Amino acid sequence: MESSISQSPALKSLISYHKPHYHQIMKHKFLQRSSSRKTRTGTIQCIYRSDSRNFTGGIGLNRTDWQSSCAILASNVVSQQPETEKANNSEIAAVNGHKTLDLAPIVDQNLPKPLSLIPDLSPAPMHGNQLRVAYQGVPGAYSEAAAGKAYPKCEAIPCDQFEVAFQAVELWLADRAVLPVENSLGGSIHRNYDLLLRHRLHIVGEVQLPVHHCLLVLPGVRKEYLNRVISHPQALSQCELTLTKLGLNVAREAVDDTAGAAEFIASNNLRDTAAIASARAAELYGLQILADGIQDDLGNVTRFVMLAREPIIPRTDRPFKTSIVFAHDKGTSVLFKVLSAFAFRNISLTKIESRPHRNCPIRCVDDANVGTAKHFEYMFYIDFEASMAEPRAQNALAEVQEFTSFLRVLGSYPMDMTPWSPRNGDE
Ligand SMILES: O=C(O)C(=O)C[C@]1(C(=O)O)C=C[C@@H](O)C=C1
Repeated sequence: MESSISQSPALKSLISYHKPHYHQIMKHKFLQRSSSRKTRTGTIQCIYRSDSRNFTGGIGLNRTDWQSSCAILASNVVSQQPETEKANNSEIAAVNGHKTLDLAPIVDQNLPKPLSLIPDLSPAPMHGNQLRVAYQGVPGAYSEAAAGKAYPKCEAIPCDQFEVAFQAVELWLADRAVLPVENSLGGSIHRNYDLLLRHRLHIVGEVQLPVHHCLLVLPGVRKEYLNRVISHPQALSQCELTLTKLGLNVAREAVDDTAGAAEFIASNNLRDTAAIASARAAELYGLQILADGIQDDLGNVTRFVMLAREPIIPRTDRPFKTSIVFAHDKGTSVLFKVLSAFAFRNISLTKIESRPHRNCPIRCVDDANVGTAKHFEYMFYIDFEASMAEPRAQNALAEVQEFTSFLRVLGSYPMDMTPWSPRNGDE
């Protein structure tokens, strides 16, 4: 198959993502599973092939491209996504809850298997009207809970990597993807920022999920037996202090997702290993909760974005947020000018993130005194609190466009206004 995925092996990127943080990379067994789902053939897949070629070739969208992306936002978009703030899907929302344990460490063979990199393009089965939502991880992952919060009653489709979730939507295997972008303790999930740029999906919503971690072991296992703790890198970093306080100065190992760590312990009968995962994962994989609420801060919350093939129509009757990404090629004052375009219009920024500019990593600047100076180049991601339907947002972006060499609107979407408290996730 010809796609950006085949050009950048996802396993490689997964390993380089984990490497700096943890002692050892576990090539988790579900990385090797082949997909049980197939993709649909047809025009759409061709469209996305040519898009992905553009994007792997370079992210330098020009002014015309940006104008057309704004035009899309402002006019003839196709779909309106369901509301983000519906009540939680009761079953999935139980991810942070505490249920009676079935202590038999047996992995249910009926749980959906995660999609892997998609091997062929034969037709997908029909799914009726149910929205199919791709997430990274296996059942019991927080991302599955976020999918359920964003789209109650959806069919949640597990994918073994973030990139596969993007691909699932692009290839019409799924209607939406729900992916984490930042956490209040662990910070930004950079991989997804990079993928947003390399794929052509649109942000159509956001959802914030309180994350309540548990330490899970096989039934009967005591703290003294443990010589390693495994989990998603974000979850390990969110619990670092607490693990130390519990006296667990044992090896930490990174795996693809929290629930996958629980499944791994159960299916390999590991009595020396604990997983950091949700209470729902304990229930699904027959593990016991050794310690509860082990995140370093009660207010541990992860923000997820919902992605779709088409943008939604921006509105002004409710609070909207807009996400953009830009690059510039001259002068260090550009960032200042961009920020002032928002400040002068009283538009609040909720997030600013910079990532290395892969296609243009270094800029040389002639300096008569000291020769040629080299600077790293960055892409900047900004979230601001305004809808693209508002003239002040359109004017701000028109001004930003003047200073930048590349600008893309990633999406203009309703803000998650769900009242939040640290205990929300326990209900
Ligand atoms: O591993 C999971 O359960 C996930 O859904 C991933 C993830 C993340 O990427 O941050 C989501 C929420 C938590 O912050 C920990 C892990």
